Amino acid sequence: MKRIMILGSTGSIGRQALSVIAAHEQQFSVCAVAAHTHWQEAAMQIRQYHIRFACMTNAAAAAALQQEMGRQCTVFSGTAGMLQLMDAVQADMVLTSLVGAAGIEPTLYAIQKGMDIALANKETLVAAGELVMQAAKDKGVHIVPVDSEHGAIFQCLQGRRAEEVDSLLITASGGPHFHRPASEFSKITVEECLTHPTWHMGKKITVDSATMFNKGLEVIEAHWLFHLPFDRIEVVIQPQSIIHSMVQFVDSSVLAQLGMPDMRLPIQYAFSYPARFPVSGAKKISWKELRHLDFFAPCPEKFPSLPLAYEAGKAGGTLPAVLNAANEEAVYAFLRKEISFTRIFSLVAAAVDAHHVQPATSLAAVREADRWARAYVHDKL
Ligand SMILES: NC(=O)C1=CN([C@@H]2O[C@H](COP(=O)(O)OP(=O)(O)OC[C@H]3O[C@@H](n4cnc5c(N)ncnc54)[C@H](OP(=O)(O)O)[C@@H]3O)[C@@H](O)[C@H]2O)C=CC1
Ligand SMILES: CC(=O)[C@@H](O)[C@H](O)COP(=O)(O)O
Ligand SMILES: [Mn+2]
Repeated sequence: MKRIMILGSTGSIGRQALSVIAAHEQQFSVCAVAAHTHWQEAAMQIRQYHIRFACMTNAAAAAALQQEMGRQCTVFSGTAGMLQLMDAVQADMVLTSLVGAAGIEPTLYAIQKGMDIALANKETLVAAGELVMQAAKDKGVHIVPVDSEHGAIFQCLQGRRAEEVDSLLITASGGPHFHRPASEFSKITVEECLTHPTWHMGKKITVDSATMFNKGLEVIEAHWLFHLPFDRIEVVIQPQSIIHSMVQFVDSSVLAQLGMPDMRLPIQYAFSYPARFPVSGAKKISWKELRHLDFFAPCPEKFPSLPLAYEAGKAGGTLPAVLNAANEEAVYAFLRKEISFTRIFSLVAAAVDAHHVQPATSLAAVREADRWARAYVHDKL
């Protein structure tokens, strides 16, 4: 029985993870949950899964949840509460499915505690990749990717040696605006961004897909997870989201992982690896209906997010943390309808240009870069 702690249990990934656990109760159990504000949903999860420890990072939500649960469940509060949760409960694996750089400290703490990580929270690896990978190495902790592209690459690499790998081909849907002319980009609305062509996800990542910053973040995530330089990581548009990513080997052959877009597959594989179990109700690819798969090259003029992410990734140090934090702030300003779609690109580019890069070898340096970038973007709003 693998005991799993879920950070971000009330979100898109967190809820799907709970459904995976419920479908395989002989193999998996949930030992603790953490969320931010949605305490009523957390209360339902606690009752359904008989959970005895939880955390709400919003203090009012934590107080409300504790009041609701009484002695049935101990509820920790605040960002520090997530660390207290990990002092109280030793899980076999922690699913990091909270959104944003708020994931950095709990991920590092889980690693310090020797708990394996199922990593959905890509922002943590973008901002603090060097720290996280070094800590995991020092502690002998496994980081198993949940992000669909990285889960695909992880599967393609099974049994292969590093020297056999030529490059990684990360697929992208292209998002909802892939076919739209650049001249219309400044008019793109929030509502038009929140309808993703192939996936149902939380709001922040859905906007990231629309700007293609998601793919930029994923390139940096892949660099850290698979130890490859940026000139050996390529992005390929695959609009059907059937090919989840590919690996090209030194003999020029390519392995790909395919499946219908359903996040329960990579979530479950991260839990069950190296075993595979059925995913209940998962749709198989219908080859008769599918008939063809399309591929396109990304357009850096329309989506400057990609060259910006490569620039930040190659420069390294604190620049990826700045790219990530500036993007988070710009996305939430766009969602509040305070800025236009194209301002997301220009705000992130300005922050990346203005930042004086420092080594990202301490948590304090990463947090300072994150703080600086958020303040920089706020000043420009
Ligand atoms: N959704 C998807 O299919 C995919 C998501 N990912 C990545 O997984 C992560 C989660 O995405 P997704 O599930 O879509 O996001 P959601 O917005 O659906 O869920 C976010 C979760 O994080 C919690 N949360 C929000 N802010 C904080 C905070 N400051 N501290 C602690 N917890 C917080 C939320 O709590 P509450 O709701 O209670 O406020 C919620 O449980 C992201 O990093 C995303 O990039 C990667 C691949 C695919
Ligand atoms: C499901 C998943 O892993 C997302 O990161 C997805 O890839 C987003 O779609 P885009 O390819 O449009 O960014
Ligand atoms: Mn992805």
